[in-house]
Amino acid sequence: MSATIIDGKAFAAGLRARVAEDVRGLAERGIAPGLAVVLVGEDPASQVYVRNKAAQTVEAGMRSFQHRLPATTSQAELLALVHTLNADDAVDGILVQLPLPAGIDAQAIIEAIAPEKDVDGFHPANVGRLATGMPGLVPCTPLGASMLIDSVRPDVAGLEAVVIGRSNIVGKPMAQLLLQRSATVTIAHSRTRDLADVCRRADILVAAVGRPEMVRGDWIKPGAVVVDVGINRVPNPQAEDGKTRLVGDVAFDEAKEVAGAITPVPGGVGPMTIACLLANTLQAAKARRGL
Ligand SMILES: Nc1nc2c(c(=O)[nH]1)N[C@@H](CN(C=O)c1ccc(C(=O)N[C@@H](CCC(=O)O)C(=O)O)cc1)CN2
Ligand SMILES: [Mg+2]
Repeated sequence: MSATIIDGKAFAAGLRARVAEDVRGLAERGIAPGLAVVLVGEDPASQVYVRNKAAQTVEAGMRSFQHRLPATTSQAELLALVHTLNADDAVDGILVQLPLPAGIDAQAIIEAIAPEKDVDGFHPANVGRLATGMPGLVPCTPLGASMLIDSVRPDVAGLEAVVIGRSNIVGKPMAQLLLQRSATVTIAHSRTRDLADVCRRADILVAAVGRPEMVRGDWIKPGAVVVDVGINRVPNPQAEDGKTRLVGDVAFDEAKEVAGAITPVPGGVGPMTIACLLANTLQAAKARRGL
């Protein structure tokens, strides 16, 4: 039987609408949440993401502040901008688009962002809050992925969850979110032995490795929920103009024949990232005002 395809695009649209409704309520009280997005350099994918972030921020009724800096920007200049945004009362959320150009220490930049404005949830204070079960700002991609899991499997207590990938942005926070919901969590990575066997145990399988279609159909337990966080551009032999196509970390056509539910790429977890960014900005705006 073919899996339920989890429509992240539709779920994200619903979440953005709920955020916009809440923002309208704040507007009646004279409050306009503001999100500052900083892009350093000209990475083409990052340019698209930043443009979409700004457009969706405005659509949700919030203020958008964009800062585009040349690739030659020094770490000191970027830190100075972050400090200015930390002190700016109109700014509730600060996001520095990753990856940053070589020569800038991303961790130093993340640590400079005021934790209460860290809508990416990457600051060690927010990482610690998540790890200890305290309220805080949660990284957008795993937060969105967990909402999609909730939509098809609301109770994961006692289930086996395998997260492939141990990045600070996705893998580790994803594992924390699943653990918070009492799943039995394994974090697998490039050094994991017998990865396919480990994956076959998973009732919930999250792939966040950045390797096109690495997870095959026969790695999946029948009926499992499969969440594909990968966004890989690969050559498209069908296109004559040399255009690429987008694939995930999961071989979708094989996996959908085995899984119970699966997120597609595109249109799965990806759209949830920006929707959750808006939700985090709203949360930060309310928290800063004690609401
Ligand atoms: N500071 C941050 N940098 C980066 C993050 C992040 O959360 N914070 N995540 C990614 C990029 N990203 C947002 O920044 C992002 C990735 C993908 C999507 C998305 O909507 N994907 C679509 C396909 C888009 C396409 O065609 O390329 C989908 O999967 O359907 C949105 C945001 C790295 N950097
Ligand atoms: Mg997707």
